[in-house]
Amino acid sequence: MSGLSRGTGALSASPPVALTIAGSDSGGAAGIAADLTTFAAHGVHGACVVTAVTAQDTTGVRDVHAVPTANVEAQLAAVLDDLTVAAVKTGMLGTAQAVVSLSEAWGARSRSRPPLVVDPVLVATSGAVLGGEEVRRAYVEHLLPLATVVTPNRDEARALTGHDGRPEELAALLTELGPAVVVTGGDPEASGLCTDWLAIPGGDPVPLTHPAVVTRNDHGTGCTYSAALAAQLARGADLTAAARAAAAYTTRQLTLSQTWTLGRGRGPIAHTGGTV
Ligand SMILES: Nc1ncnc2c1ncn2[C@@H]1O[C@H](COP(=O)(O)OP(=O)(O)O)[C@@H](O)[C@H]1O
Ligand SMILES: Cc1ncc(COP(=O)(O)O)c(N)n1
Repeated sequence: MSGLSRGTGALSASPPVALTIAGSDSGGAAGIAADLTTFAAHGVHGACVVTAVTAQDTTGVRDVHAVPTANVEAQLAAVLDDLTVAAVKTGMLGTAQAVVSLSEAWGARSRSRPPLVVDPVLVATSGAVLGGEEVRRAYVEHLLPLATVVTPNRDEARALTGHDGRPEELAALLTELGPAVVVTGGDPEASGLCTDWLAIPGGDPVPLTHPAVVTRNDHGTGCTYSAALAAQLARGADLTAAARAAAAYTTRQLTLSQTWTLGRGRGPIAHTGGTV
């Protein structure tokens, strides 16, 4: 009997590993909770480095505790020393010091670096500021040049570029820092569609369009999208396929939670409901 269970385990292939470096959301909508459930739905083992602990629910953010940088560095070293990580995503980093320290650790890695997805979290769905001007500047100067792909929403793309252009223009501008870019389109258009703009350095921005889901349950949407993108890259997808699949996953999860009521504010995107 025990031989059967041992035998079954030994035969199954190990899953790819993705790492999230992000904050926790006590309400379970955004941050680490969104990332780990999304990785699991993609059959990817999730490791996590916690950068900040937020007291947060569907109505807002009450308190933020930044994890000391030395501890964040120790968490990162523990994961990278032991696990073979196939993709990394960053979410809320919270302080400029955390952004710089992570950039230095990443830049100093001599072994081959897996794809790095940077979701430059600056403002929560509730409007709370999760990264101020110093954090914004640290992203631009230190982390974005090291990223494989950066996934700002439209407000974040405006903040990072200092421009107020069309999303495709902002996406193209951000590629000048080095990474590929997806400017996400969470504000449904009058046509009933959402458009994400994918720009790969040296190429023209490409619109990735999908039907909009009408819902108030969208807390954690950007985290879910960037985690799905990292999971797809960990599974070996190319960037364009990964961006399309991540949007399809996010849209499905928005649809699943569409009629729910969880909490009194902007409810969570669904983190249940099956696998990819
Ligand atoms: N109401 C919606 N309907 C369909 N897709 C959406 C909706 N809101 C967001 N998305 C998709 O979710 C992903 C994350 O986008 P966005 O909401 O802009 O991120 P953020 O939460 O960082 O603002 C994108 O692929 C975007 O197109
Ligand atoms: C810990 C943490 N990380 C990220 C977000 C952004 O997510 P959203 O834009 O959906 O509020 C958040 N609210 N909290």
